[in-house]
Amino acid sequence: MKFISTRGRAPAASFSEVVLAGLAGDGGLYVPEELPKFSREEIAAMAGMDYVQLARTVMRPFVAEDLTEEELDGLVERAYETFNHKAIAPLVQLDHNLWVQELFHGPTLAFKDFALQFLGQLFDLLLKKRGEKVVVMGATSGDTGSAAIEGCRHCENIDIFILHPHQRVSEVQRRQMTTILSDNVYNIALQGNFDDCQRMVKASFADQSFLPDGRRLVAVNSINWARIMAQIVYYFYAALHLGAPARAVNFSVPTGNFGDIFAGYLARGMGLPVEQLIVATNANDILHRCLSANDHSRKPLQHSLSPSMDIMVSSNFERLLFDLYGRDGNAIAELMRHQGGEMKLAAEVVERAAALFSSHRVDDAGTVAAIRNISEETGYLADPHTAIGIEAARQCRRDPAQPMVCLATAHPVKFPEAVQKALSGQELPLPSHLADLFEREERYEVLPDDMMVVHKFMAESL
Ligand SMILES: Cc1ncc(COP(=O)(O)O)c(C=O)c1O
Ligand SMILES: N[C@@H](CCOP(=O)(O)O)C(=O)O
Repeated sequence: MKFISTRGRAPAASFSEVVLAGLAGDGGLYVPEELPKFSREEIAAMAGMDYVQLARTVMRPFVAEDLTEEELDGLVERAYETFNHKAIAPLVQLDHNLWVQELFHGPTLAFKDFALQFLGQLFDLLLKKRGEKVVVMGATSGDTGSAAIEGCRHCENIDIFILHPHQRVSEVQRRQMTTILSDNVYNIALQGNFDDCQRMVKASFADQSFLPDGRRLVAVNSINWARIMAQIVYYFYAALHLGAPARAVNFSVPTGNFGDIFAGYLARGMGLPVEQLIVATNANDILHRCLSANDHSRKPLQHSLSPSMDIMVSSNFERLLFDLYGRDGNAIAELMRHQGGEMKLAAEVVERAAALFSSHRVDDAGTVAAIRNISEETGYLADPHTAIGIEAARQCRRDPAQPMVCLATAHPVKFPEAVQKALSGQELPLPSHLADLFEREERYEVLPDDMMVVHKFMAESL
């Protein structure tokens, strides 16, 4: 299988090349030249599989030319053995045909573990085979950072630098990153917001001359194809448990960088019967405005009670647009020139998107109300991101006769501020492996939003 760039001007690349690159050379994102498809019978045959078996089956077509069956099996087993729920991605029923899929049972308590514990293993394997040492550089609004650090901290061939927006992640999120004192882990608190962090990471991929000889940058954000690939699996897992392929199953997804929901879109493309995907946003609602009113104007980023979704420039939306524009790389390259300003989509593209995607915005007051209402009505404690997804599902699900799965993207313990606002007095004990998190020593560097300064810090640290 070959992977091509959404901007059409970079050479096609193999799975391994794509994993160890970041952006394509033309600034685009890699996507498979052709998406593998499972027949209805093949999907029906997956019904009894546990999560690990399913992960091997769903991911194999993407990696078959680069990894042996044994290699993939080993990666998947090791990636998910650190999860603390036997089902890995369990479903909880809230109401008639309304479900939550808990994606926070990995070591860092957010859905990012699904892809990043796998990616850490994959990097280790590919880099050992090549005898290569790389520099991982990533941007985080709070959750990718700790999951990536956890996935890479033991990799001898990796130094990892994570940029988070200074004072804009929760204290638990920050400490999960900054208390890992391994020699190959570097945390940078950037004096800016998440978009600034992400912009700097992308720009660094374009000019890597600041790195010592022989080293290159590798991405852990969802611009890396392997991140998206690993996230497709839990859509299959949920849908198979709720009657697919005989029955359509729909999803509501708290959305920021559009990676998670894009994985759901791909699961559908691979044959899963999905009729509605709900994009749930906080007050940073550019995706909601774009999908509902073709308004993609940039507004100042707001710091919200769901900080992991405080994102305005949503990387993976480009991958969707590539499909919606008939996989015309030139059209996407032209469109992306306007991403920072007034990007207008063709009316028929917005219409085509609306056939599958709905969207809904929930501000901070709505988030607090949603956490409270969900708790009072169902007894379920949702983190602020998950609550936004559940509220969006309640507001815009199209067919109540079909199961709706709301992705629970993080554990509530990561966001005590929002939970306490909704349910004062609610106990939020940290799980045992993080019980002493607030006593652990922290190490991080506060740096200005200045690429030269960040590059100098990185070069001197290596
Ligand atoms: C807890 C949580 N929920 C939702 C999201 C949004 O996911 P995506 O960026 O894949 O749209 C993120 C971060 O990305 C997150 O950390
Ligand atoms: N919410 C994310 C933002 C980065 O998204 P990614 O999926 O592209 O890594 C985070 O928690 O860091």
